[in-house]
Amino acid sequence: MAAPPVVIWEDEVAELLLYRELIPRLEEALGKFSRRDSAEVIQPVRTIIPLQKHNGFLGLMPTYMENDGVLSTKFVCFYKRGDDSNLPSTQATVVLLDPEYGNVKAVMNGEVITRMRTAAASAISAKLLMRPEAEVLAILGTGNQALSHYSVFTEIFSFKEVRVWSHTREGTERFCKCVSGPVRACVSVEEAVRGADAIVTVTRCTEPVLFGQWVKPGAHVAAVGACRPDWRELDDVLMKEAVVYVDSREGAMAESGDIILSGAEVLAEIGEVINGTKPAYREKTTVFKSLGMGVEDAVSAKLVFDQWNAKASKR
Ligand SMILES: NC(=O)c1ccc[n+]([C@@H]2O[C@H](COP(=O)([O-])OP(=O)(O)OC[C@H]3O[C@@H](n4cnc5c(N)ncnc54)[C@H](O)[C@@H]3O)[C@@H](O)[C@H]2O)c1
Ligand SMILES: O=C(O)[C@@H]1CCCCN1
Repeated sequence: MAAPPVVIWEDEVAELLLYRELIPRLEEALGKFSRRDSAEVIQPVRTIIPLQKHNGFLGLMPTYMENDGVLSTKFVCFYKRGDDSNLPSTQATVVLLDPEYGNVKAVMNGEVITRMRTAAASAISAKLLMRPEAEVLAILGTGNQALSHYSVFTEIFSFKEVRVWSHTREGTERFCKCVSGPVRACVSVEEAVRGADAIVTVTRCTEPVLFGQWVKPGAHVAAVGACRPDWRELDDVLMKEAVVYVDSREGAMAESGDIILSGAEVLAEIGEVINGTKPAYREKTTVFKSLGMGVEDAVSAKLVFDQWNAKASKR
């Protein structure tokens, strides 16, 4: 009989998951996803169930990576919160299964995984698409994703200046107190993004907050919020002027308001750039529209589980 599942909760996931191990595994997984070889990855566009009464959605994100022996699904609830709500925008759990027997091997907190794998995917897009001489990073939004993006972007790049903006002054002040490195609080989006080489949008906005007229030509934008077909973070000018990259074409055409409503053309998946089958236009203005993929959660959960087992065998 199979052993009962292990439960790995927030603090332990945070201790076991490190960007330096996660990033190369994510790069490999994004490349495999974009090859569309079902022996490597089966990952349908997530199923979404509206939670109308609570102004939210449940996303089911199953993934099977046959050659890696990874079978998982993430359950993620996300909400359209009011501007002043302190409730979290997302809550997630990842279940890891044994693909041969079908039993559950582990149930994990999915919050840390979601924060870290999303920030790591944005960092991978910046590694590929941002100009190497980039000096200024701007972060729009000051929530959980803003913090994880600050951590990984300052860990792997050497920005001379990091700017942050939130729609409330309290949010910006809280963020500035939370981070351990340099950061400049900005009072407007324009002040934060003018002249920035890299811009991360991690807001709960459902209307455009970043306008193309403020974006420096050649800048790289990692657009992470606005994950419904009628939600926006970026305006039409930026979407049409930029070269647009996505994590999944199918996901983007089903879920991204910025792409669907602007009519912008998608040049490539980030995995295609990793595979060398599509170009990286570093010198042009680029947008990486991230929606989040089950394959990112699957490799993260495998990494956490392997580390958990290695630690358990030493006890
Ligand atoms: N692409 C992905 O893979 C992925 C993964 C997780 C979360 N997300 C999305 O990223 C966004 C941020 O997630 P989070 O977990 O950091 O949320 P959060 O609730 O922790 O933070 C959201 C932030 O948005 C900002 N904000 C809220 N209302 C705003 C408004 N009206 N105008 C401007 N800014 C506003 C605030 O700074 C707030 O701190 C959400 O939209 C979430 O759905 C995307
Ligand atoms: O891939 C994810 O985990 C997120 C959750 C919130 C909405 C968008 N996608």
